[in-house]
Amino acid sequence: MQLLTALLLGGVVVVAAAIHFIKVFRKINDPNGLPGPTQIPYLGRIHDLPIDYMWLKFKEWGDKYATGGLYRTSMLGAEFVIITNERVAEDLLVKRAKFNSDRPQIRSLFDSKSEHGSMEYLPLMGRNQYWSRQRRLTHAYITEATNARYHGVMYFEAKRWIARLVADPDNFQASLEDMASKVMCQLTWDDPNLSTYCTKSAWGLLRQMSPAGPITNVLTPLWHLPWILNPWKRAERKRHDEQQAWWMNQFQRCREKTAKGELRPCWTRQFQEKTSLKTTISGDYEASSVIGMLALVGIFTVAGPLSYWLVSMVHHPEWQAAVQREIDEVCEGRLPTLEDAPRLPVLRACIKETMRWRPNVPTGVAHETEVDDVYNGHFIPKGTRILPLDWAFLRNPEKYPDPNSFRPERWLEPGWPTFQAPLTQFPTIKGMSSFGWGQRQCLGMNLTQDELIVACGSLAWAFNLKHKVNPVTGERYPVPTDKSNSLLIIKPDPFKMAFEPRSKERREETLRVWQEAEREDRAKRMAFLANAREERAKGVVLSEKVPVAVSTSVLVSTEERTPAPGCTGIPTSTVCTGIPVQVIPPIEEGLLVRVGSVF
Ligand code: HEM
Repeated sequence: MQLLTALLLGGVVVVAAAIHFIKVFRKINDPNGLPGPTQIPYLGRIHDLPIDYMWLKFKEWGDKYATGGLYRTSMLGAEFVIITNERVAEDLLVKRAKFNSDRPQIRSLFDSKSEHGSMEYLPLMGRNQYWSRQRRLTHAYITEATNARYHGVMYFEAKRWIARLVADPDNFQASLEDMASKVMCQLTWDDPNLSTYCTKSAWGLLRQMSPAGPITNVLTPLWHLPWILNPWKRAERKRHDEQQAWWMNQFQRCREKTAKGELRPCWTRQFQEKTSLKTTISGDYEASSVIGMLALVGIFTVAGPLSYWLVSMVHHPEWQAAVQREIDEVCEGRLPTLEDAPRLPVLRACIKETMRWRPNVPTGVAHETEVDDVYNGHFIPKGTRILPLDWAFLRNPEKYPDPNSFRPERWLEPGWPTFQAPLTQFPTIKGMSSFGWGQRQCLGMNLTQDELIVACGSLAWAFNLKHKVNPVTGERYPVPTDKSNSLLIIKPDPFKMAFEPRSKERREETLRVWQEAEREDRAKRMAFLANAREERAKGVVLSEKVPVAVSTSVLVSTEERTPAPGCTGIPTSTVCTGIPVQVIPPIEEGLLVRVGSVF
């Protein structure tokens, strides 16, 4: 009898579960809803969405299911709309930007959206007050970075890089990233020597925020395991605290130097001397974060197209020769500068085609919807992640005939759908779909364009980029065109290639221009310091120009109450850099500790 009851009960449970499953299945696969691959209740398509080269699967689904330029899928309850057509991206992310410009939470970062006031990662923030004031500040600073005063930094670092390539060509991947990093470290803190740590820190953050990073970004429930059983949270705690402490440390070092008049123009000095007097930025912690984040974001982004430039030039010697011819004619033997850019359309076309052929943010960056919406008769619920699939946009055969081939002529010759005149202005990478959409569009387009023109132009001036030959077998090492990491922002996997100086004279000239630039830079720095000392000796009180810290806030974990950077204890009686701390009650992922008087 008891067995019969148990069997009956079991049967009822199984039938109820099956009915529920079928109901959910029908609901989420409603034939009147957005098209897309069949969804499994609660799992979505987690089982067959590969972590590696995810954009290829998204494109494959797009080719099969998308109607009207979009389709939907889901993963463990997170709803996605994937856009495969630029017109739809324009409709949803530009015209409806007012409510489609939020960001999804990145599970493996603490408070990535800054909903709890951590104020750390501008590109990942929700559409909130911190984002809007930091975006304003970043926009103003980067615009400044495109002024002539900052171009010198790019020329200087490009000269250093090509000289390093002469001396140590095999280490080109490291020196390439170091070049991009040195540019950002100079613009940010006037200190190229910070580049190694900054690069490491940039990749650490990029990995942490990518689906192909910690498993907790995909199997999100794992993130909520208790602290003691949770290696992912503990590792992130360490990475985060180190990064924040480092940013703050640079910020404070700059304050000391500025006070003595020993810091040359850079973003931190600009903030401390001028912006801090009139800004809504809450204090040192937020300022050090927005400035530090800016330095980081300019490294892995620029490194991608620069690495793919090497790949495209090795595989297309005819275009490499065309770029060299153009530079030789226009620059008459000297290194190209940004003033030459209007007369270097072939260089610009090859840069743009490299970014189209091998986009370095192939999935695009997700926006999140803030309201329920209906688009072309399809319901898109609040909280949906909208992914503008750049890989699909850039492979649209109507706009880009022969989309899988590297064809720079599509930007140079009338008759191609993408041709635009005048060639003194076009092609330009500014406004490319790769830089995103609407209110969240990338702020670094000018800087990227300038840096790529200078760096790629310098490479073409100095070297023939070639396959490297194995000295034993005589065979060429392969330079793969389709092997990369699968982080949110990608770069090619390590490969071997040769940097052959274009002639013996050019090799010597490459070394000479760097030695000269280095000598000049040293002399300028020394003169600047000498002048600062003179000013101080005359009694000019520079430190009055640099306001002291007014407030600082630090996010600390509830699980691991380690002191925040510069603090002597957590939680209540803490003193950070000599200023009393106010501890705000626990929030989802941690405690927000604010220091100082501005609340
Ligand atoms: C090849 C180079 C680059 C590419 C492909 C790129 C791409 C992107 C993309 C796709 C977004 C998100 C757009 C969206 O959500 O719709 C973005 C945002 C952003 N980018 Fe870039 N970027 C590049 C270089 C840079 C550089 C050099 C900087 C600064 C030094 C920069 C600063 C930013 C910032 C601050 C944001 C956040 C904007 C916001 O969320 O409001 N980017 N970028």
